Amino acid sequence: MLNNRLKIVADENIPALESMFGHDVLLQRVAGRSMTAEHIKDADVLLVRSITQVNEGLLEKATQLKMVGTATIGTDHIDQHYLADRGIPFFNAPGCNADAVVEYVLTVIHNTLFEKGMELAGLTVGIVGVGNVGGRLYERLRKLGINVLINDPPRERQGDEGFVNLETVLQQADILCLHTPLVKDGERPTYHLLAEKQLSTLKSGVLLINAGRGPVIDNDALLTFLEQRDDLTVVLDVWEDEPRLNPLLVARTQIATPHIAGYSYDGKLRGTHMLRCRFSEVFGVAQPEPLSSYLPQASVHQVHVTNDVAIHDLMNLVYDPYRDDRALRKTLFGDNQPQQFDLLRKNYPIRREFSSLEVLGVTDRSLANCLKNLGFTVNLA
Ligand SMILES: NC(=O)C1=CN([C@@H]2O[C@H](COP(=O)(O)OP(=O)(O)OC[C@H]3O[C@@H](n4cnc5c(N)ncnc54)[C@H](O)[C@@H]3O)[C@@H](O)[C@H]2O)C=CC1
Ligand SMILES: O=C(O)C(=O)[C@H](O)COP(=O)(O)O
Repeated sequence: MLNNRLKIVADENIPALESMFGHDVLLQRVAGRSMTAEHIKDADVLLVRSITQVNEGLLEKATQLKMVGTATIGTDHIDQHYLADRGIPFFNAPGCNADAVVEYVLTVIHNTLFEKGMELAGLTVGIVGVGNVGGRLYERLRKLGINVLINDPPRERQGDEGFVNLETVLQQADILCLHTPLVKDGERPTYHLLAEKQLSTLKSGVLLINAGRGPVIDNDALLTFLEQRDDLTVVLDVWEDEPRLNPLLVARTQIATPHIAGYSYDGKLRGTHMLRCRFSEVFGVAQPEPLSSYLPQASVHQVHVTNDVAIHDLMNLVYDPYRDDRALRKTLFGDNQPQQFDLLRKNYPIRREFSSLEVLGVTDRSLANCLKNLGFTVNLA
């Protein structure tokens, strides 16, 4: 129980704050893109998502701020130096939605290959950025016996092994997945990591997936490249200049989604829960109930299949990327395209992770193992 009610100013799209923080705090919800210094001026805690730039301009009036949290993995919207200078503890939610992103990537890979009449076995997947997301993608693919090339210079410099250079990944990958943070300066910037020169070295027929941050690919260079080469298949969840999209680039993609790769309900609640745990540490109050007590059962939580089930069908039962793709394409040509982009994200339907689906009826052990390795809950018949 807190003696004085702490004031939390929070993005309107962070779910479950009411149930996880209870009535002992005063909660003010604000639209993330419209947050101003005036909103924050008497806040004790600020909780944001990726669309709020947290910097001196936003925080200059917030003299009693004691904690800043972002319910996201990415931190490129936060001026961490400024927070450190002011001694304000800052937390993100590392790994909160990593499984959601991995499952987005696996689902778009399986759907895309199915449409081309191809199989994943025998192809080489390249992963650039092997942290929470890239690392988990690597593990799931390795368990499936897929050849994976990984590139992560910061980890390599720390002494981790098994990495190759970026050039090798670009030249050899049949499927290329980008999972670096957006870093604009320093020794290893990722801004425009894939520009004209790098794109020109990609293998013919490659499937390129960006579910990291838009500016990691030079979007103008990508569009020019796609206008010249039609053998490339591109899946983009993130865009330069979000929420404003270039319809010409969208038109050249196989699957286009509005920065929702990480938007599983599980991942979003995990993000809130992580911040709630940090809040307990900062303010010395009791920890919350475990995450499982806030997560409802999935609306489709069991499915009976036979051994000839198509894996992409099972994936689509949990998450259908073409639903998001269709919704995004409908918004492209209105004056209010950026607002529509934000609305798709704000009103995103509840989507669960593979583990929420129990697959019954499989008798083939290798299929059962494959489904388990992909992340499904499997009960062998
Ligand atoms: N589309 C979406 O909905 C989501 C996007 N993201 C984005 O994905 C990024 C990655 O997420 P996590 O894996 O959780 O982050 P992480 O911080 O765990 O891992 C990032 C990895 O990238 C590596 N890296 C940094 N610079 C690099 C470079 N120049 N070349 C190659 N690797 C480099 C780091 O060493 C680290 O291992 C986030 O920073 C965020 O921007 C994250 C979640 C959801
Ligand atoms: O966690 C991250 O990093 C992400 O990219 C989030 O999924 C983005 O979601 P919003 O914070 O923009 O709602």
